[in-house]
Amino acid sequence: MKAPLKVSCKFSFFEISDFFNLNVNCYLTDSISFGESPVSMGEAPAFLVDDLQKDLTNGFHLKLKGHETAINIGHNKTYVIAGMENESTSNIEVRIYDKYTDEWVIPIVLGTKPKSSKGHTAVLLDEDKILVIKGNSTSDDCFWFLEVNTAFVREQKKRFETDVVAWSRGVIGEAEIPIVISGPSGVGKGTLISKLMEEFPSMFGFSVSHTTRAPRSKEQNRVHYHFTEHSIMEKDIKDGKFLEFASVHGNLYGTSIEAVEAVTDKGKRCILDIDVQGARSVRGSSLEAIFIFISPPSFEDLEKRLRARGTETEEQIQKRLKNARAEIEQGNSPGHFDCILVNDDLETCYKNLKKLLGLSEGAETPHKLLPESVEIHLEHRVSKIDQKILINCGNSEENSYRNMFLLDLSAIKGGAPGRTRGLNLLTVEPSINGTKMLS
Ligand SMILES: Nc1ncnc2c1ncn2[C@@H]1O[C@H](COP(=O)(O)OP(=O)(O)OP(=O)(O)O)[C@@H](O)[C@H]1O
Ligand SMILES: Nc1nc2c(ncn2[C@@H]2O[C@H](COP(=O)(O)O)[C@@H](O)[C@H]2O)c(=O)[nH]1
Repeated sequence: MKAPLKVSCKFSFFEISDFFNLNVNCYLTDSISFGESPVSMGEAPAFLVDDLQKDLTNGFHLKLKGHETAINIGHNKTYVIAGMENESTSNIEVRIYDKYTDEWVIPIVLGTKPKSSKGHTAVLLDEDKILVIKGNSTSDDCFWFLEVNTAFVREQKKRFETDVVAWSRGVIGEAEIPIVISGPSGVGKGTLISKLMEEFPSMFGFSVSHTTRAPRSKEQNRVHYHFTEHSIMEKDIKDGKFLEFASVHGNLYGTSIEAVEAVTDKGKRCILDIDVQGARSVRGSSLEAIFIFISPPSFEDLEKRLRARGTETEEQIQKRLKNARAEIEQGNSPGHFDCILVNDDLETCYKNLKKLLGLSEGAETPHKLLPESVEIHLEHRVSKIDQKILINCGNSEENSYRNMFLLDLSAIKGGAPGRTRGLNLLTVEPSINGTKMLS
């Protein structure tokens, strides 16, 4: 039996053709709003539902003190997105109502959940993700994507054999693709990366890996590595927090999704120093990157460097040298790396690395400024045309062109388990002759 939803339909069309010179009407997509004290978040949602939970026959009760939106996907599923009143401590929660089975499902939620705000709007995109716009928030925290049927989520549904959704934070602007630097232990990867970061401090950021190996005398936790325990790292891997991981020279090493995203969030290009197995995993992942293999001039030179560094015991050196043979073979075989650099003379190799990355001698190009933050009001209306979302934060008495933004999603990239990047937010402004401009 279906849940007795009390539904009153109320469609509203919002004329925006004069803003874009487009002869179309635009309306809020399949959005339902209900809850104890529904927050008016839009001019008019497509459906208004009177207290869905009150009439449920299956005993499902969610003590909600806040607001909800709901999105219908396909014929039978309604995704209910609930924000709680206590925004500082609670997260936005998700549950799914299946009309065929008349059951509520609490899905496995992957990714970092957004913190609750006092209200939000929700818009379905491409039938596989929901854009959630948090009210009372700034542009670094207001756009979230709830992925419900993307390739990543489909894969996770198979893995968990149940309903899965995944959150991905939307980030305005593009980031340059990360650089993966790989090569045998002792070849000079760390030395080259340090030189690059020293010369171009505002352009590059280092992805701080996790490892179960013990710190060396000068290594600092969270700077060189996140030093951790085997059991903790295994759990984090199971929870999907890692982009890649590998057992290297008898210890576990891995790149967390957060390590890469944290660098990119600062507007910097991320550099990963990982072994060949890790590089191959990243190549097979959704992360677009450039892959560089650093090769030693000879095996003898590699051994000399490893011994001269003096950080490993003889047993560890033997293990690393043994692994180096296989890594050099794989690194030099086609298909794994975009470029191979031989680190014979350090300065020559560094010069070649800079050339490869399009960096001119000594000239640090100022890194891209992060976009200015804009504020999305609690009361806002959203309208959708294709991949563009018009967000109107002004009230009807105000000059309606003020506080109006156009969110362009046509170039978005990435997504769960990482951030969704490439959002473009434009301010809609009136011009002198009355036509509207975007900036
Ligand atoms: N071109 C070079 N010629 C001679 N010595 C070098 C050269 N490049 C690096 N070295 C030295 O080799 C040693 C190993 O370098 P480094 O620690 O950067 O290697 P690595 O590839 O990062 O190793 P690991 O993978 O174990 O972290 C260091 O003592 C470094 O100073
Ligand atoms: N697959 C990964 N390999 C990693 C990662 N971080 C470092 N490494 C590689 O491990 C070896 C040994 O490093 P060391 O610091 O103990 O000398 C070296 O080849 C690194 O490139 C990682 O996150 N994933």
